[in-house]
Amino acid sequence: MILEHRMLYCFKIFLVNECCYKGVVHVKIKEVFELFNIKAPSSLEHVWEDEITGITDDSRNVTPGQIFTAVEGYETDGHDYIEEACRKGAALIVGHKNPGDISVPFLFVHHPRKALGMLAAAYYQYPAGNKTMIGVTGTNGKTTVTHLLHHLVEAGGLSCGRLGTVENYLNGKTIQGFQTTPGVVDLHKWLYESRDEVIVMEVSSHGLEQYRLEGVTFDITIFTNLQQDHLDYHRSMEEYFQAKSKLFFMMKEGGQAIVNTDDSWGERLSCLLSDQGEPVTSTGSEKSSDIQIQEVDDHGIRFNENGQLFYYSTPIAGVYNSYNTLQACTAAEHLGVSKQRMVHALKSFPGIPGRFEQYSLANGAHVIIDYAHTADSIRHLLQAAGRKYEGEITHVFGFRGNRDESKRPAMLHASSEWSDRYILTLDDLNTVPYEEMTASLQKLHEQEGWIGGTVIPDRVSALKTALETSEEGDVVVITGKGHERYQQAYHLPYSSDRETVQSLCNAVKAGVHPSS
Ligand SMILES: CC(=O)N[C@H]1[C@@H](OP(=O)(O)OP(=O)(O)OC[C@H]2O[C@@H](n3ccc(=O)[nH]c3=O)[C@H](O)[C@@H]2O)O[C@H](CO)[C@@H](O)[C@@H]1O[C@H](C)C(=O)N[C@@H](C)C(=O)N[C@H](CCC(=O)O)C(=O)O
Ligand SMILES: Nc1ncnc2c1ncn2[C@@H]1O[C@H](COP(=O)(O)OP(=O)(O)OP(=O)(O)O)[C@@H](O)[C@H]1O
Repeated sequence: MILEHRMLYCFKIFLVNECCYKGVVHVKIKEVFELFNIKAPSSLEHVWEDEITGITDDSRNVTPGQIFTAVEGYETDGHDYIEEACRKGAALIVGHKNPGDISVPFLFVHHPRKALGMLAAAYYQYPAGNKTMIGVTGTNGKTTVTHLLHHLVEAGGLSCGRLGTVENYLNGKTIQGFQTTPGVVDLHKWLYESRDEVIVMEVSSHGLEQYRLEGVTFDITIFTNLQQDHLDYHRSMEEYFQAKSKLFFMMKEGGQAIVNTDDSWGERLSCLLSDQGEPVTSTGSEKSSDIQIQEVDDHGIRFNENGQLFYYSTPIAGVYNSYNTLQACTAAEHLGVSKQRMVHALKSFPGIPGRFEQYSLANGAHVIIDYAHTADSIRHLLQAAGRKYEGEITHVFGFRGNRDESKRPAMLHASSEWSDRYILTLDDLNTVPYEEMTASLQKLHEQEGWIGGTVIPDRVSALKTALETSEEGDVVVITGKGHERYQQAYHLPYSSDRETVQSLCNAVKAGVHPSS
């Protein structure tokens, strides 16, 4: 595996005329065949020298001169759209099923998704090779670590781009995306266009499974944790772990993995990497950890490194955010940012939309809006809220339609245990009918919930009830949507949890620092 990726990286076939770097990309049909070690057939000699104009796996976006790669998907089969791609002027079709009689050259490959990545990497001149690439994976913490790291790297004087769930940020500008890890063509295009020295990106298990990282190699990889999630996609935790592990075998020569070994899956990963001679820095409480955690709480983390004690104050509340801070700082230090500079920079961290986002209400109550959507993250969050505020906790949350249903009872148990009352409400329906989701909420509440809970399907009404019944010192914790906009309409026309809270209560945003 390692060999395969490293060979691909070293064995770059420079399809592109180097003098046109950052200009127009020139790739000839003949060179595309060479990329796959196939001699272009002489019957295609008349098009050998034709330059392709781009790459896509979506027939709806084909423009003349592009390569269309047919991907067999979960919903439909890209091979069914080959004719459409031909009609729209595709110069070459790539796929793994015989397309029959078509007017456009066809290149057979075994793995179209992988081929798409290889083509995109080559077309955009292997842009990851020119940058310091940092990949962050794990069930929770990817967004938090990438945002922290971005802030620290820039504080260290390097320009930094960031790709992930909340937004993509390149060349100092935001590019909206719809995925945590972008599609492989966008990824290589964005890296090619980026003038940032460092790129820090969230790497999802879906992205790894679907070759969205093909042709990218990393200088630093980070593992935060593995918790039950996405078992609608991965068939077991073992498969989920195997998918996440792939990232750690996509390293550049001299690359460094940073692994949280206080997570049992992280411990296993760290051993796996060590056994294979891969450079790994373990961060954990065990004496054997490279960075040994001595003490960790909502405010910061004390650790021993090479016999010396250090402390980072965490800029976002929650013990788990102290872990996130340590991992981000460890990575930034590998890039040459000093501990002293980081201690200072953490004080000016602006926070992350929808991650422990705090508001104060006029009646002296508080609100936390957060993206927690696993049982573990709900538990950690409610515990942190309980330590921070003395009053009662009302937890408002729901479940995404068409997503891992097996985690729902555990999420409800965590809520019942760590809040004083919960309100089950709607999250994104994702095509599940309203009545069906409402009935599942009710059923779950009756079977797994407790008397301190209730079901109010309309999310805005649920928030209104929670806010109106809060008293001085209480905290309303709203989870699931975080920074995201609502996908369906509720009885008042608000578009996000933040807007609902601000509009209903004229709430004032509180500082991001745990002590504030
Ligand atoms: C379930 C899943 O992961 N789906 C991904 C998958 O789509 P798919 O296989 O279902 O595609 P499909 O609709 O069957 O289409 C197959 C092929 O036919 C093509 N097509 C389709 C229709 C047409 O008219 N013409 C055409 O050419 C499509 O472009 C595609 O190439 O392959 C697509 C291309 O790579 C992805 O964009 C798509 O991600 C969907 C949209 C998605 O958002 N998935 C989520 C679950 C996801 O990836 N989430 C993770 C974060 C998870 C986390 O929270 O950690 C992420 O990285 O965002
Ligand atoms: N290290 C962590 N361990 C456990 N829970 C965490 C950790 N970091 C963050 N969380 C919780 O998970 C939520 C999501 O965090 P974050 O957005 O950083 O994770 P993510 O991996 O990017 O999630 P997603 O893949 O869903 O976008 C946070 O709002 C918080 O409640």
